[in-house]
Amino acid sequence: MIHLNNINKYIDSRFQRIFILKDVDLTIEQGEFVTLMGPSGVGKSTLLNIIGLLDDDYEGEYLLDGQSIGTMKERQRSALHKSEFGYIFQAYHLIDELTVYENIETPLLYRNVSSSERKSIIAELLDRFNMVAKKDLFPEQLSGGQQQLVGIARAVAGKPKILLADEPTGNLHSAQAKEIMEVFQQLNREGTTIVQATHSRENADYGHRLIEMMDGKILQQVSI
Ligand SMILES: Nc1ncnc2c1ncn2[C@@H]1O[C@H](COP(=O)(O)OP(=O)(O)OP(=O)(O)O)[C@@H](O)[C@H]1O
Repeated sequence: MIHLNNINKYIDSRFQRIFILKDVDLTIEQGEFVTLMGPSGVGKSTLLNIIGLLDDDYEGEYLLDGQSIGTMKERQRSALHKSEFGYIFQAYHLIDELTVYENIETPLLYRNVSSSERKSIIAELLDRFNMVAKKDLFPEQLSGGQQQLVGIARAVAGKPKILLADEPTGNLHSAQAKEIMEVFQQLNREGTTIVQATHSRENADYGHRLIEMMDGKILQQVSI
């Protein structure tokens, strides 16, 4: 479903070219649950942004379900981003003017989910994440961990085809992290392809394949 061929991303400074991603080849099949690992700064977020169609400033070929992303018009890419992907960001990117409830509702509105179905999906997520009492609060009234939970609820609410998660449990305590990984596992069993970047080996163990990165390159891949 995701084919990256010889992806390079670099920044030219006055005296040298600095590679953020170097000769990256990666195939992710539909229904896989894969984990990107590696020290800070090796390019995990950059790779997730490229896969999620949030960054088109790179060289190489990206085929998504056989369609070449590079030759697509911006509008088509943006529509694909909205229809195919759920994205959990390291910084939560919640909408400040919307309540917890409304933030979680946004992807469901894009997907034309009926009002009664929206209510039931959101109620289930709020309950699962212990956030029922917070549903009418705004992001600034929440702790970092709670904001992260809302970001996760929003990303999974629309049952995206592909879920991209950048350090999804970074701000959560271990019981919450386990809960989130179990939500991921359940979504994956229902067919969602998942790509997560994490420093946590425990989180990686929920997936099928571990992709180790170093200095913008894929060092090795192992099945779990
Ligand atoms: N737009 C940019 N301009 C300059 N440097 C950039 C840009 N985007 C990313 N980088 C650099 O590319 C490298 C890879 O960054 P990236 O955020 O992908 O790393 P990461 O592996 O996700 O790290 P972390 O685990 O800390 O999130 C870093 O050294 C970063 O400073």
